Amino acid sequence: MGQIACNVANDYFDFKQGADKEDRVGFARPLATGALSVRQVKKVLYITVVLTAIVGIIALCLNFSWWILGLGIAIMIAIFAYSTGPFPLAYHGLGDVAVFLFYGLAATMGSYYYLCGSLSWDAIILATCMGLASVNILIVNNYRDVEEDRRANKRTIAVIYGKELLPLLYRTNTVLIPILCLAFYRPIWNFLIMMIFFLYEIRLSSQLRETKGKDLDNLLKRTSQGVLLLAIVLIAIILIHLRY
Ligand SMILES: CC(C)=CCC/C(C)=C/CC/C(C)=C/CC/C(C)=C/CC/C(C)=C/CC/C(C)=C/CC/C(C)=C/CC/C(C)=C/COP(=O)(O)OP(=O)(O)O
Repeated sequence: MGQIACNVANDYFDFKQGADKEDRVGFARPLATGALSVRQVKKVLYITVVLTAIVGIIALCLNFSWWILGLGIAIMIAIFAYSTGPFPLAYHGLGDVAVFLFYGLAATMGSYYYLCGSLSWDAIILATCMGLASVNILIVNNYRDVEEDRRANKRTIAVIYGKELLPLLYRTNTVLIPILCLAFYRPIWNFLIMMIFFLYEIRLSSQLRETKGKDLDNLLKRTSQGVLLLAIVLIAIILIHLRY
C-alpha cells in the first residue's frame, strides 16, 4: 500500500511541479494524459495514504516493536518526501538513495525484523542485493527522462552528472550482487543459479546505451522483471544453502 501511495503522490506532485507533461516519453500518466482530473488523483492519494496507515497500524497491533513503528513513520514521510516538501528527494539527486533504502533495506530487513524480531548478516546482504536491483529500475527511468527532468529542474543523477554515467552504474550494481552473495555459494551450483540473474541483467545493462525513446519503456519493464527474477533466485539459493 505504501508503494502505491508513493506512486500516486509522485504522479500528483510531478504533474503539479511541471515534471510530467503531455509530451512525456515514458508510460502514460493519468494526469499528464488528462485521463483523470487533479481532484480525482488527490482523492486517490488521500485514500491510499489512509489505507497505508490502517494496514500498518493493524500490522503493528499484531506484532508491536518500536523499530517497526519508526519504520512505519519513515514510510509515511517517504510517501511525500520523494516528490514534494521543502526538499523533494527525487529533485535533489537522492531518488536512487530513497529507492535503495525503501525497496531494498526497509522492505527486506523490515520484513525480516517484523517476522523474526532480530536482524542477521544474511538479511542485510539480501536487502542490499534487492536494493541495488531496484535502483537499476530508477536508473533506466532517469536515463529515459533526462531531458524532461532537466527542463523541469528535477536534478536526478542523470541531470547532475550526465546520462553517460548511468549504464556504468547499472552495470556496477549488477556486478556487485553476485559478489555480495559469495557466502551463499555452498553448494557451488548456487553460483550457477545466481548466474541466471547475472547474465539476464548484464545483457540489459549493455543495451541501455543503445536504447532510445519509447524502447526504454521495454527495457524498464525487463529491469523490473529482473527484480522478480532476483527474488526467486535468492529464495532458491537460501533454501539450498540452508540444507547444506
Ligand atoms: C501513522 C503510522 C505511524 C502508521 C504506520 C504506518 C506503517 C506503514 C506501518 C508499517 C510498519 C510495518 C508493519 C512494517 C513491516 C513490513 C514492512 C517492512 C514493510 C515495508 C514496506 C515498504 C518498505 C514500503 C515502502 C513504501 C515506500 C514509501 C516506498 C518509497 C520508495 C520510493 C522512494 C519510491 C519511488 C518510486 C517512484 C515513484 C519512482 C519513479 O518516480 P520518478 O522518478 O518521478 O519517475 P516517473 O514519474 O517518470 O516514472
